[in-house]
Amino acid sequence: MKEPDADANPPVDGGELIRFDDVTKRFGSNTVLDRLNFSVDSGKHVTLIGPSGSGKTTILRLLMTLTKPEEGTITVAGDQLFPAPEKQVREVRKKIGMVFQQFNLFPNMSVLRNITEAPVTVLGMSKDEAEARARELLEMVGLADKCDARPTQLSGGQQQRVAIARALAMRPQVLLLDEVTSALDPELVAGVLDVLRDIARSTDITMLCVTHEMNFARDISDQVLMFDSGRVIESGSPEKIFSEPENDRTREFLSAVL
Ligand SMILES: Nc1ncnc2c1ncn2[C@@H]1O[C@H](COP(=O)(O)OP(=O)(O)OP(=O)(O)O)[C@@H](O)[C@H]1O
Repeated sequence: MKEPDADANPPVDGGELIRFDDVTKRFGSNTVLDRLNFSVDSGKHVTLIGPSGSGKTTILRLLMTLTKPEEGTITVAGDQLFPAPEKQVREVRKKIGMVFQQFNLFPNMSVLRNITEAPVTVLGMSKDEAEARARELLEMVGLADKCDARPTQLSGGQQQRVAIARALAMRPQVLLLDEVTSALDPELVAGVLDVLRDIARSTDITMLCVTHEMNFARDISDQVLMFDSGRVIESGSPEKIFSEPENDRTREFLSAVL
């Protein structure tokens, strides 16, 4: 697999990239995040684990501004994402890319166009530059020969690899991964996880990952955050969380999933 373009992630200073301060998110009477505090440093790979419904996906959706918190502040690279004026939100959002469980590719566009569309229309990149970059990214995800294919001609695993390339084409500082292999047939999971392992190893991009693939989490994570009832109840290195968890609920959760 080709070394990814170093520009996929702008230079980072190693400081704090994402910060949640006392963030509360409710859906009706359901308090999903309860004065949540956590931060992620630039270049780190952080995995969120915890029981179903503990609010992991909601955290990623808040960062994508797909939903808003009721209280608290969210900061990305020193700029507030919430609360913030609309223009600032648009600028901060450009620093963040996300890959979803469903691939969400445009079915009527070629693979290449799926990847070039947003860099051209949102970032104002020239078509030539966007295409050159898309070809590099397709090579990185092992799909250099699929530029002209339609998404429907690809397997689910290949479609998800296109979705990863599409997210990276926007040159985000942080890549959010929300259970990206959950919708795949089991035999296609390893190929997608290998691509992500490669990106984690060979770039400086910050990753915030929700996954049920615990071996993958152990491999790529610098830090694991265990969520329960809308709060981080334990955090630490994967070695600590997976081998010597201190919290009873972490132990119960891991014994159920490992
Ligand atoms: N749009 C919504 N409207 C109402 N409730 C929602 C909405 N989105 C999420 N919720 C609720 O918020 C809670 C947290 O959901 P979330 O998807 O963040 O959890 P999760 O930890 O990612 O769970 P899973 O591991 O099952 O994906 C759940 O109780 C869910 O039902």
